[in-house]
Amino acid sequence: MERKEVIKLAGLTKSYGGENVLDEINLTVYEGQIVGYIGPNGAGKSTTVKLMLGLIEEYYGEIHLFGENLQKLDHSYKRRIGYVPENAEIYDSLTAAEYLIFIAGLYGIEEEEALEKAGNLMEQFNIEHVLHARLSSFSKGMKQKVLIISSLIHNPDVLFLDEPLSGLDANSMMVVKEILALLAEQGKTIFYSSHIMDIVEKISHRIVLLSGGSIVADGTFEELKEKNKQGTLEDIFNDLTGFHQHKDIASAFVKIVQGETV
Ligand SMILES: Nc1ncnc2c1ncn2[C@@H]1O[C@H](COP(=O)(O)OP(=O)(O)OP(=O)(O)O)[C@@H](O)[C@H]1O
Repeated sequence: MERKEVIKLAGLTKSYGGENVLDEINLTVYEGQIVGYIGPNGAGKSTTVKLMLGLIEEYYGEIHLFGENLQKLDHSYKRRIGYVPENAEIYDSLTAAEYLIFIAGLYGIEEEEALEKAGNLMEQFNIEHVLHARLSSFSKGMKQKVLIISSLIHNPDVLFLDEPLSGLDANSMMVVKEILALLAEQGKTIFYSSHIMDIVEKISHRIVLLSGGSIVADGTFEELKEKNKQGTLEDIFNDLTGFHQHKDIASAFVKIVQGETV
């Protein structure tokens, strides 16, 4: 069976002030794939996602979503996309219900339907009692649950997740991981960016490692292990990004804390 291409990046290059943050990225993601998109701080992960979402403009190369060049797509493609940003602009003065109705409205869902769906989804996360409470009173994990709901309320075909489990307790993490696996089984495509290596290792069908604006590894966890002769994804990450100084850095840091010179 032919796999459907959902995301295709061809020679994607983005620069800021003459510096290439992304340098000729080529990547094709297929329907039903969970792609773990990892890399060191500043590697360009969020930039890639924001370019695909049309939140950043001006780039070289091509971005294709659902088989169409992003440049030629009208805004309706956004209805097929869900997004959990790393730093969410959650409107603290709104209640969860108001916020979710607002987001659902952007995707063309009527208020009544949005409220019912929001309440039902919040119930599954055990936060239905705060449906009408202001987001400013929510804990970090509760806000994160609202964000996850807001990314899925319109049943999108592609999900872009940036540290989606941030602040969630172990039980809630297990629920969300299971939700992602079920969505992928139904053919949804998930682009999952995170620094929590053991979770990326477990949930991803495919892992893409970005370093210095280029893809330095792309494959299943088993394939990456085979090629790099390393144990965990964290080991592979450290190896491929050329990072071996953690002990020296930690030791210098502690010495400075204790008033010593290094
Ligand atoms: N508006 C901007 N102007 C200049 N440089 C920028 C801008 N936005 C991002 N950058 C730079 O682009 C690089 C990539 O940033 P990006 O946020 O994509 O990294 P990331 O891989 O998501 O990092 P993290 O893991 O820390 O979230 C960084 O060096 C950052 O400083």
